[in-house]
Amino acid sequence: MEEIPGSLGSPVVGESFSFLADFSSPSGVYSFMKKRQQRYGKVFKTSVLGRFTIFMTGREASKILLTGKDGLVSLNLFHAGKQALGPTSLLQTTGEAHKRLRRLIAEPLSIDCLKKYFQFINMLAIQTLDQWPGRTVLVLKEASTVEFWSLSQKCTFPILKKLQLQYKERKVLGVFSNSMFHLSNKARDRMYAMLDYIISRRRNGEGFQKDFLESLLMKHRKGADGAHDENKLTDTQLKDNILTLLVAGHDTTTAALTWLIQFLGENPAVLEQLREEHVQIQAKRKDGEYLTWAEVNNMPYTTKVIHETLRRATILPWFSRKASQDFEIDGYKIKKGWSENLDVVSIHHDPEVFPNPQKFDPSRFDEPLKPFSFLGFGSGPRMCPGINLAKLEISIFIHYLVCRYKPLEKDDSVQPTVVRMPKNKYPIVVEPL
Ligand code: HEM
Repeated sequence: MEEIPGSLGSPVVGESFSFLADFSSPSGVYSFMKKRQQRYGKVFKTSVLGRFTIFMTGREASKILLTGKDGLVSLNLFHAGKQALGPTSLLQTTGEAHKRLRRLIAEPLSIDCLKKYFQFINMLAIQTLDQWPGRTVLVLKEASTVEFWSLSQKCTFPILKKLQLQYKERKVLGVFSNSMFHLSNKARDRMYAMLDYIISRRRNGEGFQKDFLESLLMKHRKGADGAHDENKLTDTQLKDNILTLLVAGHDTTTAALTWLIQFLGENPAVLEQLREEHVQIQAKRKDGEYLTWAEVNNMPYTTKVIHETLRRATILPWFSRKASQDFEIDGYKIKKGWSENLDVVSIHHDPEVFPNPQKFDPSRFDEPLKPFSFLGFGSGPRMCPGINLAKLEISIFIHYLVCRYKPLEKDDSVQPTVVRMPKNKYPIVVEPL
């Protein structure tokens, strides 16, 4: 069997410098991948950020890595990520334990439950936009706040402001260095103490709200005898996974909303078509009425714009896995324990599937695509469980925004973080209707 092609770069740093330089460029890791794919093919080895790793791309590799059939691979978190997220986080479990956890936390994210929170998110979008007219707002900053409130309100934190400040310290996500790792642990301890307080208040009947936390607590309420029940989460599992949902859902939705607004600014024809869809919805409403659940579920062009945003921005540029056993891919042998990354940017920019891939064109999603060619929310057993919530939040927000905003400036610089974000936070002006 052939040896995997590629270069491990210089000792210690490997190819980290070129990787990081490309990562923070407007085209992101695409140029790093493209150069190597041209030289070595779809599977190549490298050493970045202190790790020997195999990068692979294409629909075949996606299928193998994302379906992870017969326990072939597991999720590959950075060491600090593992410590910060807690041992029973969905992101730390594999196989049957992972399946069980997903089943137990799926309900509050299901369509039926989202229907109950819908009005809350609706009001949040209206209130936020009402404060914007006439002033320049930084989309990334505002989207982050909206997303945080909307996610965390579902957990109903009475001391939200404080929690938001802590979250904003970004210590929970400290994934790159050891010093960050210690901060992450501290931030996690503080958040857990707060969660303990909130959960115990709720169980004592204080601060009741019909929300995400309530659904979770009701579902996982202990029986009168307090005996262990296989179908219920323990308190530790509950806390680990509330934190996991906050971490996994916050920056991703914020980034998606910000990129979407930036792409609209750069593509006036798309903005016009999108406006048309929303103006028509708005025109059917009487004064004082708000967006309805039926309307938000019938926005076909908006859905295509969201998908095209996730394709073009590919905010999670690669998905990381670890081989749980030896296996073969494209004629190369992958050994147990190796880290392998699926290069999603190249999949999303494959000119055979997406002609003129740099163009922002929502009509690409007019027809269904072949499996594994669009991975905005992933695929397989680890596909994003927050997909419906994320789409709902973005669609509601876009509905109120799209009729009254004006793009300000074009700037394609990016912030080199795990989740790709526009660096200048994308300033816009919102005009009164
Ligand atoms: C536009 C916003 C979002 C995008 C683009 C996104 C994207 C993704 C992707 C691509 C994955 C799969 C990663 C992989 O296979 O390695 C994923 C997993 C995940 N997402 Fe999302 N996500 C978004 C919003 C959310 C929200 C709102 C939540 C929670 C409320 C959430 C919770 C999670 C969790 C917990 C996982 C891990 C699932 C598992 O390992 O079983 N995401 N997301």
